[in-house]
Amino acid sequence: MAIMALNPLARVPKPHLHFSLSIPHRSSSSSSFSPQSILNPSRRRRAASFMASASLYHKELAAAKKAASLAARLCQTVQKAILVSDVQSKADKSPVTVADYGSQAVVSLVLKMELPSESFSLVAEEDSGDLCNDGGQDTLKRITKLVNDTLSMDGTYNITVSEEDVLAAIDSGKSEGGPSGQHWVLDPIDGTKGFLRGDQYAIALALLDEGKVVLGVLACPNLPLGSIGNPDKDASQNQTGCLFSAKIGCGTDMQLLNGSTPNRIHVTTIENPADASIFESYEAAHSQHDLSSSIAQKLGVRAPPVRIDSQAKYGALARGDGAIYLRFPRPGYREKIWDHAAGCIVVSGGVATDAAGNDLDFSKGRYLDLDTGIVVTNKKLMPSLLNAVQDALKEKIQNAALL
Ligand SMILES: Nc1ncnc2c1ncn2[C@@H]1O[C@H](COP(=O)(O)O)[C@@H](O)[C@H]1OP(=O)(O)O
Ligand SMILES: [Mg+2]
Ligand SMILES: [Mg+2]
Ligand SMILES: [Mg+2]
Repeated sequence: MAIMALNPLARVPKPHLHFSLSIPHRSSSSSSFSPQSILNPSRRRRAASFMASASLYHKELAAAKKAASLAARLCQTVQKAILVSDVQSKADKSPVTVADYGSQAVVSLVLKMELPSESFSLVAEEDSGDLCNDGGQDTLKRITKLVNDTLSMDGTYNITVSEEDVLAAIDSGKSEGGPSGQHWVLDPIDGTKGFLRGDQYAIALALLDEGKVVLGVLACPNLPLGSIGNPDKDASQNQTGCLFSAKIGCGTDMQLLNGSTPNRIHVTTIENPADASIFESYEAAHSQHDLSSSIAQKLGVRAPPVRIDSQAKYGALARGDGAIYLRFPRPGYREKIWDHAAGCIVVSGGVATDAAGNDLDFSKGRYLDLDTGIVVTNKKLMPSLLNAVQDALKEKIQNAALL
């Protein structure tokens, strides 16, 4: 049991409630003694709500951690020795690899096996279309082997999946999501370009309940345990592979992907924007870096921006490596829910909004409808950040009109 609690790949444990109340001394002669009977109504309500939130989504979070950790193993196997034939281009010209497909299949299969009694809806990035075309057969064989090797590595699943099973597992991610019921939201590899470069990427998995993100997990196989924004030279820099997990109202934990005790993490508490450091996309095509520079200048930020791929930025922000995440895609780009759902809940002590300060709305289906961009920071810095964002956007429009 002790090992199971430390290892995200262990069998999903039953909920444990660590619940203690100070109970006044009662004479042992009392025959009707019970803690509930001596609590006043408001303490009883608080106790009940504590117990409810501790157990709510407990088994779903454990299943999500296990699914994302196993998918991360598959991705690491592929990244170590990637073949030219492992990479393809999608219709929108973005890359997709056997690891994206394999990760999606593993997460879908593991969630179904770990939560057999729950109805299953998954909103995920990939589909099997290109694998079913001419020439897709060899790729599908390779993915199926990767999936079977990964499931058998775990040691708790006694199954072998067929190519058809893999196609079905990938295509179970076609749900439209929406405002009612529960939906899993998955980016099997967020930051595929980072993955191909050997840099940062994340397996990002979240659960929506009635349109709200209620839990999220980010597996970041290449993220160092120590701070990425301000690396010091301690041994934690040599350890890589972080698993972030968060449940609504319960804060965020981080542990090593290969198993360690989860530690509670917190966003930075800095209040002076000049002390902030800014995270943004590594890929210039994914976010307008000129806007970030202009915002940084208005805030008086001294440090140069830190460019990182994927939702690893949200994880790094959640533990205070940096203070601000700025994301301004080119006009016309539509943000997808799987690119932000897990990240937003993982950065639980902070706030994520669009450029106008509106909360992100995950209840509208596969896309996020939002104003211009996404900004994330702590609660103290958000008002000055939003002012700087509005000024920078206005200035950019005025400058464009002058040209
Ligand atoms: N043209 C684009 N503009 C903005 N984001 C994009 C674009 N193309 C892909 N993405 C997605 O942006 C995210 C990477 O963000 P970042 O640039 O912050 O690393 C990924 O989710 C990536 O998808 P994918 O999941 O396929 O890698
Ligand atoms: Mg992609
Ligand atoms: Mg993505
Ligand atoms: Mg992806």
